[in-house]
Amino acid sequence: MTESPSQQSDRKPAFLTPLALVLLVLGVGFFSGYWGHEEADAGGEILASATLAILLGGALFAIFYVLTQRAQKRFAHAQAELQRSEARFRALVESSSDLIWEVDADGVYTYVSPKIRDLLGYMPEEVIGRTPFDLMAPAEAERVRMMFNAIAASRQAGFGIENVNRHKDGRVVVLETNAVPIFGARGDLLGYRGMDRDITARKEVETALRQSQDNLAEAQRIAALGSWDWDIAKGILRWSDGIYRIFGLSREDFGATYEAFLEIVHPDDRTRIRQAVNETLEHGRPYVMEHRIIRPDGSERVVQERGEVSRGPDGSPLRMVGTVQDVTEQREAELRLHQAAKVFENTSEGVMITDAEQRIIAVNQAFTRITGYAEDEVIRREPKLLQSGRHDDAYYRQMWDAIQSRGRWQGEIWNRRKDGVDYPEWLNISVVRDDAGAVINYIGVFSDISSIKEAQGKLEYTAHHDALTGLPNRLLFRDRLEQALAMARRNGGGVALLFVDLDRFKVINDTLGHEAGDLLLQEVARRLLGCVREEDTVARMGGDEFVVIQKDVSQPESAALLSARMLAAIGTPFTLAGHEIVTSLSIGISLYPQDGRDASTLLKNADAAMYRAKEKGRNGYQYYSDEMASAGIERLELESDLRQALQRGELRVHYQPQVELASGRLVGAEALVRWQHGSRGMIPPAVFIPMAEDNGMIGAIGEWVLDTACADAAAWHAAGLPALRVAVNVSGRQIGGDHVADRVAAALRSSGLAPQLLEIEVTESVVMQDAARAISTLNALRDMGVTLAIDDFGTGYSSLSYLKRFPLDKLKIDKSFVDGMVDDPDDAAIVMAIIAMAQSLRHTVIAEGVETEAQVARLRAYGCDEMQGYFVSPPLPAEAFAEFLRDASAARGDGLS
Ligand SMILES: Nc1nc2c(ncn2[C@@H]2O[C@@H]3COP(=O)(O)O[C@H]4[C@@H](O)[C@H](n5cnc6c(=O)[nH]c(N)nc65)O[C@@H]4COP(=O)(O)O[C@H]3[C@H]2O)c(=O)[nH]1
Repeated sequence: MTESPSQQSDRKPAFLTPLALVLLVLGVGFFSGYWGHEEADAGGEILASATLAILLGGALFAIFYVLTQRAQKRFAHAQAELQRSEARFRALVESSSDLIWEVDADGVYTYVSPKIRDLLGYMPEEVIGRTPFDLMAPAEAERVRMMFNAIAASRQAGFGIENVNRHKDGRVVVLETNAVPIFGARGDLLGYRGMDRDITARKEVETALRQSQDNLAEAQRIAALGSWDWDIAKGILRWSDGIYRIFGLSREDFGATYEAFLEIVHPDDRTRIRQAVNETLEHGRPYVMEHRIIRPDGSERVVQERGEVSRGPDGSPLRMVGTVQDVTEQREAELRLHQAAKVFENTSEGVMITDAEQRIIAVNQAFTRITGYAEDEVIRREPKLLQSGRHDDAYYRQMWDAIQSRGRWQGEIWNRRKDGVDYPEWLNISVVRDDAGAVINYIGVFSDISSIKEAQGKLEYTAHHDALTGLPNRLLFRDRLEQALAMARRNGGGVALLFVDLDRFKVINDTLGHEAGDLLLQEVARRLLGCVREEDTVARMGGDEFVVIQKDVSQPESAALLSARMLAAIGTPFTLAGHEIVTSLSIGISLYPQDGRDASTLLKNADAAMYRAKEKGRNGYQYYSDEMASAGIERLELESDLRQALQRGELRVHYQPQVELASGRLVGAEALVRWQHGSRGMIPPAVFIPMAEDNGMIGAIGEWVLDTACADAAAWHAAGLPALRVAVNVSGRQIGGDHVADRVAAALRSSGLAPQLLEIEVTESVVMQDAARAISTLNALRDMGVTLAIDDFGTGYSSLSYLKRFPLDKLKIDKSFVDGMVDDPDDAAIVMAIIAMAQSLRHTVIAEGVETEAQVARLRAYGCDEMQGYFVSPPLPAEAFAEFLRDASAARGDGLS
């Protein structure tokens, strides 16, 4: 226990009081002794004086003592009072929740209350001698020190200085400091006194509040949300930053009022809003509505608005609060989603969506339509259930490789429907990944391509087959030939290529019509197919041309045998639309490897051989030989030249006199066309007429000959020469056409030639091809007054009964019989029979190709009417013939008509 200051002061009189009493007794003693011995001697006087002095001294001492005692008591009291006061203040300071401190001018703590322990974790003695700045981060210390300097400079107290300190345990402690500068008597700064208050918790709350406000604002911004508060009584409308942002307005330029707000609302939506707000004000029900706004920049947005009202005690509305949220993107996304959903449901393509584990999570109606599986039958299952088994593992591996590496795959795939039927589909698989690149979904979009495939198949077939006969066409033939050659090259075998042309097809086609022509080609195709082995190919190259690829030909004779089979098959008459048709083939054969090692050469050579077969009289086959190659080329050139011959004026008409056998009179002339080729000289009609029949030029050539002959005959007559009948050949193709009678009429008209002076010659076979049509054409000509002759008589298959039906005037005995009739009894018999038949039908009969006197004699003997041939004259150019006519007329001295 320590003593209090008052206790210490009370102890002093303990030794002073007895001393004062001793002095007092001594003083009284001396004084009384003096006074009892007045006449004492000097010594007594001295003693008296001494006693007095002692008494006085004692009195003084007593007085002093008393005074001292009093002063001491007062001091002790004051001291005790001071000590009590100090203790009180100390207790106050030390019990204060604030930290009280004192620092010198350099900021060094001279005093610090124990509160520092609570605030900063230090004991006062730990910081005495240090500065408060030592407990701060350097920058903070610098800042706070400057504030203290400012306080000193202002000589004013500083309040609310916030400073951040570091607690002994490392925590941050924010203090609020009030500080007073202390100055000395001379005004010099002695230090500062002040107090710190811990505001860490407050600051944290403030920071948290600010943070939450910021968060709210941020959340509003992110959510495109704003809030408003309408003080109805005061008419003040407060908008959050979010609303300004949504409305595209700035707080500075826009005073928020309800009316101003309505201005921003789309005009068409204003009434709705007014109604909603009024209803809420009236009935208190919160409202939620969507409306459009038009921002100052003209852009239109969709917002969702909510409002609630609060009322005063009397029930009157005081305040409305609400939110505005920009839902434009949301609505657009919803619209897009809606559209996507519509597309998803209504697209004709099947759609299948799986999760990352390839389990189906959604399919559309088209999926069900195509696969036959309902949605609930496939959900959570794997697309594998659609596999057809037509593709191997490698196929699916390649598919998944593509999906993983490129994110998509598309291709054709066979899947199986629920009913077990396989179908081809065009499938497009794509991957959907999240932002981190992880697979979320696989989307498969597919369409059933069965019908496309079918059409493709048909197209493929059509592209490779002849529509009429169903035989492989040129394209497929080419392919097959290449294959056959490749195999022959490998195996060392041979291949025969047979180029087959149907003789006189064009004539048949023109005379019987295209339908009959088509039937004929179909039947020919069927018969040709019947002649070959399975592994051989019969193809149609177009028109009446066929080719046969005969494989594994070890002997060239195999091709001849096949040709013979085909000739026999086609040689059997065809019955088409009630007509019996006889036709034949011309076959050209080329052999691999001897006649060519590639497809083109073999084909070209077979074609050349076929032409040779035709030249040799048709109905036969011909192997290729080297000479044919040049002939083939020549033929092609000639054909091309023929197309220009008419325009170039290279055609001529020569006339061959026809003489009455009995009288030797010149009765007519046959017009025979000639082609005076620019470089090749005279080309015989036997060469170019079949060519013209093939390429369709015969019509134009025939017309030209007809016109020229009529014109020449008319000109001779006009020139004063005797009138003379001119015979013009008309090709089968012309007769087949509809316009022969018209053409003849036109030629007569333009030349002015009398119809009786024109004779039309048609060959027997042509007439026989389509008798009905020939009859009607011939009748028409006959009606015009034109004479009709049948050429090459005896070479066809005419029967007398047939012949009777034709309106003919003349039969022309073919040169081949005339040639042989002198030596060959058969020919002579035929000539006689023809003459007899003509006479019985009352037709004139003329023999052609008469060269010798013996023939003339025979013909005259048999009763033949007329003749023509080198014996009389070869065909002559027009001028020469006119001369011949003039001479003949002069010799006879009479007319010939
Ligand atoms: N060896 C020999 N031959 C004789 C004799 N007398 C006449 N010839 C030839 O015999 C052919 C008779 O004509 P075709 O039988 O109507 O046979 C004609 C005819 O079918 C056809 N032709 C000629 N000109 C025309 C024409 O303008 N139009 C049509 N469609 N065919 C024509 O060409 C065929 C051949 O005509 P060409 O070469 O002019 O040959 C002519 C003629 O020059 C003879 O005594 N001995």
